[in-house]
Amino acid sequence: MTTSAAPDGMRASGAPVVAALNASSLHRFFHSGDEETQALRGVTITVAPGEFVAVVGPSGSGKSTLLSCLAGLDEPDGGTVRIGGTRITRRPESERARLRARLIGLLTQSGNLLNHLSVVQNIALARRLAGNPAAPTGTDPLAELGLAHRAHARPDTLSGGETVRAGLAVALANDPPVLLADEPTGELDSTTEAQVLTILTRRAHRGTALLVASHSAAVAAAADRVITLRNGQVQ
Ligand SMILES: Nc1ncnc2c1ncn2[C@@H]1O[C@H](COP(=O)(O)OP(=O)(O)OP(=O)(O)O)[C@@H](O)[C@H]1O
Repeated sequence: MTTSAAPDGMRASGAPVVAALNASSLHRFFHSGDEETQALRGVTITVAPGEFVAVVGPSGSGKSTLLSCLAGLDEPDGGTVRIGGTRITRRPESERARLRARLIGLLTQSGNLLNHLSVVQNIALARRLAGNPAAPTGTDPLAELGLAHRAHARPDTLSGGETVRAGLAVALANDPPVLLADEPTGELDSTTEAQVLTILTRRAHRGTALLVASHSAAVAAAADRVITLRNGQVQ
C-alpha cells in the first residue's frame, strides 16, 4: 500500500521507482528439424519490490522458459531483462552467472541443492558464489524457514516440504532483491504448501520481489497479482 501522492512510477522525492524485475518484449524460439516452437512471443512484465506475482497458464504455455530467461539461465532471442535496473540479457554466460548469484534467488523444478553437501554447506556455497562468504547481517534463512534442526542433513534425507524449504534457504542465502520460483509447491500437501506460501509472503513483505510459476490455485490466491501465459503470450 502506498501513502504517497506521487504519480505512478515516481517516488514522492520525484526520483523514478526502479522495478525490481523488468522484462521487455521477450521472445524465445526453439527449433527441431523443420519444427519451430515459439515458447515466448513478446512477453513484457514488471515486478515491483515487495510484490508477489504468480505466473499461471496451461502446460507448455512458456512459464519455465520465461523463468529461465528472467534468471539468465537461458538467453532470449529478443527482448531485454533488467534486475533492479541492471541488464542481464546479451551478456556472456559468465557475467550472467555472476549477476544471477548476486541479484536473484532461484528455485527451479530440478532443485538447487547439491546432494553431496549438507543444507548448511549448500547455503555457504551459494554465498561464496555470490562473493558474500559472510551471512547478510540479521538473516538466518534456516531459522526463518524452521529448518535449523536439519542444517547438517544431506538433501536426499529431507522430506518434500523440508526440501522446498532448504531450496528456499539457498535461494535466499544472499538476501536477493528478486526471488524466482518454478512450481515450488507442486509436490507438497496443502498444509505444507500453506507453510511455504506464508514464508514467501513474509519475504515479499520485507521487500523481496517474488515471481512464482505455478499450477496451484493456492499460489495464485496468495499472490498480489496473477499473470496468465497462453501460447507464449501474456493474456
Ligand atoms: N529446450 C527446448 N527445446 C525445444 N522446445 C522447448 C524447449 N524448452 C521448452 N520447449 C517448448 O516450449 C514450450 C514452452 O515450454 P515451457 O516448459 O516453458 O512451458 P511451461 O508452461 O513451463 O509448461 P509446464 O507447466 O508443463 O512446466 C513448450 O512447447 C515446450 O515443448
